[in-house]
Amino acid sequence: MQRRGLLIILSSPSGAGKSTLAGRLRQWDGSLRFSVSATTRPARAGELDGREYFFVTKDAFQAQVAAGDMLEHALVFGNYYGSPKAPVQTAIEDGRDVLFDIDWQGAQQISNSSLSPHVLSIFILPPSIPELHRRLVTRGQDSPEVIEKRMQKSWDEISHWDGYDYVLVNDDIDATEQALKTIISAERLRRSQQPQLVDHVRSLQTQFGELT
Ligand SMILES: Nc1ncnc2c1ncn2[C@@H]1O[C@H](COP(=O)(O)OP(=O)(O)OP(=O)(O)O)[C@@H](O)[C@H]1O
Ligand SMILES: Nc1nc2c(ncn2[C@@H]2O[C@H](COP(=O)(O)O)[C@@H](O)[C@H]2O)c(=O)[nH]1
Repeated sequence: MQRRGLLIILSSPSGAGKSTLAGRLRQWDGSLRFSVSATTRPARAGELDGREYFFVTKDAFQAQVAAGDMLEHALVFGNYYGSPKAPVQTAIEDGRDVLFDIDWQGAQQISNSSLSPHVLSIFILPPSIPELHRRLVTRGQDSPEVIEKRMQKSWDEISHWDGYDYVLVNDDIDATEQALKTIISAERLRRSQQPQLVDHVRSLQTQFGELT
């Protein structure tokens, strides 16, 4: 039986390294589908519509939510973000794994939905708060005001760390990448074995009954 796709959710405070790690995972496994979110935030330099995000107006975003086209959505740092439903459903049915880079609100909505059996959620912690700030500044993508807002909200995000299946501290990026690959590989194996294991244990039970 073909394994149904996994929904691999990465969350962290802004700047801890989710997008960098998601990029590395996509290089590692080309079959991994990335859930391209819709957002009302303006595009940063170098971001392409349909690649990093679908950049939409607030009206267009709200229309998509009203039509039931979003798997989850949330207001994050004053902008709306949401994961379009259709590509995720197609991927699951095709047995493909989907990678999400979303905040705790979105992770919670998907984990509380009918898709929860497919969820593999991973929270990425920064090594320290000064290092988180340093990373946001070094990224060079956001104004000091935006960085300040994201730092102010960082504890709000971190405080949800224990609702996740796995938690990693992203100190050394190569070590974190390796840990993510190990987790994903193990979870794929565990979930692909599940149906056969149930049959196997039933068969052992029958054999045991015949013995006694
Ligand atoms: N382990 C690490 N050590 C040092 N720098 C890192 C590490 N991981 C990521 N970075 C750097 O930190 C910055 C922020 O990383 P990234 O953009 O991946 O964060 P993010 O969690 O996706 O943030 P956001 O939620 O705002 O999208 C980038 O410049 C990235 O290169
Ligand atoms: N709930 C959702 N959160 C999302 C989604 N897409 C991104 N995000 C989170 O927003 C912040 C900021 O992202 P940035 O690209 O502006 O730096 C970050 O924590 C993302 O994980 C989404 O579809 N739903």
